[in-house]
Amino acid sequence: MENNINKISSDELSLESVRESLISQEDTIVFTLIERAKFPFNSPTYDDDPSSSCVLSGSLVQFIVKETEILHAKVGRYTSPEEHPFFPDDLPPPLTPPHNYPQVLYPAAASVNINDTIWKMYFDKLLPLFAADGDDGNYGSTAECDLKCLQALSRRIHYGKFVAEVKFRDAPEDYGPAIRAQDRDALMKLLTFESVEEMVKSRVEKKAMTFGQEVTLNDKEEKVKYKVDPAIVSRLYGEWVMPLTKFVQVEYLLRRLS
Ligand SMILES: C=C(O[C@@H]1C=C(C(=O)O)C=C[C@H]1O)C(=O)O
Repeated sequence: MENNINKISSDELSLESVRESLISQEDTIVFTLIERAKFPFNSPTYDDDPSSSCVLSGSLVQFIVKETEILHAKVGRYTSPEEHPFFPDDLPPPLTPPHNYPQVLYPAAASVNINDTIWKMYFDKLLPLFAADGDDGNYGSTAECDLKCLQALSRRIHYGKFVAEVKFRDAPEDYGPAIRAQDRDALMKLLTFESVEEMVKSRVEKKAMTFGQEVTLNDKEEKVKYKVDPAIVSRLYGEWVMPLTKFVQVEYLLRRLS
């Protein structure tokens, strides 16, 4: 993957390189939302109590995510510091040879996984905002699209660990006292850049307009239509993606000196 942090050794880590990766991940998030929006809401995908004729113990989407994670664990996906499973319990060990990822993050980073929060945000808040009402029966494909959205959001939000590491290395004299005092508010203040956040919101809105524009050959078409409402993508970032990324940054920093 382009801009993959694993190409960057610990010494080359910079706020610029990490922000570049976040920008590239915006494309993935916008594309995965566009793919999910091709299906209506399809509520049976999320039914926790499927009919007795169904042998699944949870919803179809839980089943798809869990089983995919089992497969991906076997090929070592979760040994990467960028990847976090939604169902971490009882995952099998990798069958593939270990990959030597550069040790960029402080080891305590491994304990930060907020996928439960991301799961709830996606299904309770985001999905109802952009999936059209209706049921076309394509539940498996719908769940597959949800999986892709969840993975892209999780990767982006947990990238906060790399952002936090860079910010700490750039100014240990500022972060150190706040970490030692375990002062969340001070850390949040230090790591927040409101002007960057405004730029991110505008850029993702523009990406949703550019990538999700309905293309027609009719030049007289007056109103351009979008596959996912660009304002919803901007809201997704403003209300959830960036606050959760900052939450990950704070959680990481609180453990940075322990
Ligand atoms: C990620 C960063 O930290 C914070 C979070 C941001 C985000 O999630 O996009 C943007 C600006 C900062 O307030 C950053 O500084 O780039």
